[in-house]
Amino acid sequence: MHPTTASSSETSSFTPGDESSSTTTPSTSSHSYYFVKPKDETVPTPYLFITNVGNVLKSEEESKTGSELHKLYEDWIIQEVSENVENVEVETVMVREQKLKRKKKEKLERKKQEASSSDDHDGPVHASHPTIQIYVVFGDSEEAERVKNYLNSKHPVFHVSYADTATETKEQRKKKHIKGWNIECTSSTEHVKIPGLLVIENFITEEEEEKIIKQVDQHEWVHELQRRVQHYGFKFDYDIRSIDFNANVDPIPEYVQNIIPRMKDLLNTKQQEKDPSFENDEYLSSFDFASYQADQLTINEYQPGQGIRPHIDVHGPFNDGLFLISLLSSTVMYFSKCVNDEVIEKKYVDLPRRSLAVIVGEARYLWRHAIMCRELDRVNGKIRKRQRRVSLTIRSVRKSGSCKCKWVEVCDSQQQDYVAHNLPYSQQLSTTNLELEFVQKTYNTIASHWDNTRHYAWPKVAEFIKSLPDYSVVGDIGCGNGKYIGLNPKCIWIATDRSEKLCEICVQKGFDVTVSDALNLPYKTNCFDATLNIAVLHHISSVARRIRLLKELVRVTKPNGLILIYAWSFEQEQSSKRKFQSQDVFVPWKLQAKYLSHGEEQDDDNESQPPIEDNEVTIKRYCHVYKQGELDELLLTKVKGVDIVDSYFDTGNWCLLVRKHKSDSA
Ligand SMILES: O=C(O)CCC(=O)C(=O)O
Ligand SMILES: [Fe+2]
Repeated sequence: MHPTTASSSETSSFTPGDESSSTTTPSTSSHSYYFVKPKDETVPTPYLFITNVGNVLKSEEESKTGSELHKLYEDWIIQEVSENVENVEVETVMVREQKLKRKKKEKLERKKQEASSSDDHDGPVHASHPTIQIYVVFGDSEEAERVKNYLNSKHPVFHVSYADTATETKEQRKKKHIKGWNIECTSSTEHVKIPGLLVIENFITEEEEEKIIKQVDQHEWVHELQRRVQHYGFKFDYDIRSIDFNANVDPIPEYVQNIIPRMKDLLNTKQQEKDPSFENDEYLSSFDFASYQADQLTINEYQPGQGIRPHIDVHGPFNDGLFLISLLSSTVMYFSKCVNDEVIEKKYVDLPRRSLAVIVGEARYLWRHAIMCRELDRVNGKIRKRQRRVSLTIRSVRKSGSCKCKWVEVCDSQQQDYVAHNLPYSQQLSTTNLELEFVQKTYNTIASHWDNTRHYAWPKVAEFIKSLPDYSVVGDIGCGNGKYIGLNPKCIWIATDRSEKLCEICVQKGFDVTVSDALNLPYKTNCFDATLNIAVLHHISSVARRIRLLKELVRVTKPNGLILIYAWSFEQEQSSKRKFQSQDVFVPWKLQAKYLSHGEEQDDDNESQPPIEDNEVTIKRYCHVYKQGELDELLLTKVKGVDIVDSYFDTGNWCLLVRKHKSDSA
């Protein structure tokens, strides 16, 4: 701690010891200052501490409630600092009311009376709200010092001090708190060049804004995220970061449909007329605004302190061209360019109220954008308080093919291995290379050997199947070699597996099965009385895809129907030979050479699988093994419309028995 001293005569209406384990700087001149470290450590340092502020705002204070008073002080200090002290970054402001103990309060009252009998503003003056303290947090102590000096010169009746207990440098803190405390210097797009980005001010008139907001507020908000959203045209599913083509949402409302042609005309005209901001930008000058098909609208609402994390709008589901309209208040958008997930460039762009931000080409495909979760922004040197902001994001859904952009390293579409590239996006079966190579291909290779070793039905699964009422329709999703299908012949079985070789084996046993992807089941919604998903989920390689599989299982199950899920557990029984070192593992399968089909015996080009040794080949199977509670949490937090009936450990698996709600409206 480095307490600083300055001048101001002391009449303590605030006792420093009240607040914490604080140190009091001895009085070195006619004024003394308190050095206070807040008890709860919630105030990051260096910070400035002010008390006795009540005198200044007295006239405005009278009719205010507690929170209004806080706001009043907060606004006041921000204005004081930003208008009068150059080049300081206020990171945050905290206003606190100290609840004084009775004894101290009495002492305070006594002192107050004494002071009021002495002369007025020559000496120290008691605050009308002596229990109010303001903490202002700065990037470094030099800034805090300058603000302190200014406040002392202008308001000598305050008690002002600053504390610097920071152990990290400003830069280190900035890195760490990039989301939180910092306010970066921000300027408009004129000075901040990001290829393919343009902000057009006053695109929406005040009357239009008022009308739009009225309509927006009449519509239902979705509360899935911290901020509220509305989707039109197509619903965006934030869990799988893709469009949910099955969701029914309203079409783009008229109040936005009316804006779109005007937006396209304006941009097209500016481009044709060789407006300098278009001329000097390879992406803006070549984008085909006239043919842009806007068919998806997301409305976001941000209260002060809310934001959106750095992201690139997914390439697969959406075409080039994002258009953001800011309503009710302005905000600062953070843009970052990354290489291998490391930020190499970042820019802060002001999005003024009623402006249109055009994001095409590099700005759309390569740069991440975000709104930091904070309550203050700094724009062109001035601090601006956030207010409720409603934004309209206009997009165009990719109906066919995949993204062919040149930024392959950040392109979700080109990073995935689509089974069918030429199908519409909604029908593409995106199987990651990992699953394709080390699950699907692996099972095809080991199918016969697998079948010869997999006869034993796990007793609790068998018990569940046998308990089902006669003529129940059972969906066996990931049926493998069909070892459960025969267990209750009085049920009607509909079985499927991703491995065609395992399906062939089922067919040879007389079962009727189809090959399909469990994440994209070829079944109608609400068709099974009971759905089995045994030993499948541990082969799914990403959280998003696990959620998608769970959602698919729920979708195909009838309301009130049951779903039984088994997935391999990280925690294994003491007696088990198997001990997993991590949750994502390649589990070897020792395949006897006699089970290898022709052509697969030795493939020199296939570096992913080791060569044959003697009469055995080791084939890898990708698995994600689940920790206790992991599946439960995934289901409860990410999948709607189900209850967990039972959650247990059985034969090295975490198991869930789930019931779909009676009405599937959830
Ligand atoms: O609020 C905004 O302007 C941006 C919203 C956004 O980035 C998104 O919805 O993807
Ligand atoms: Fe976005």
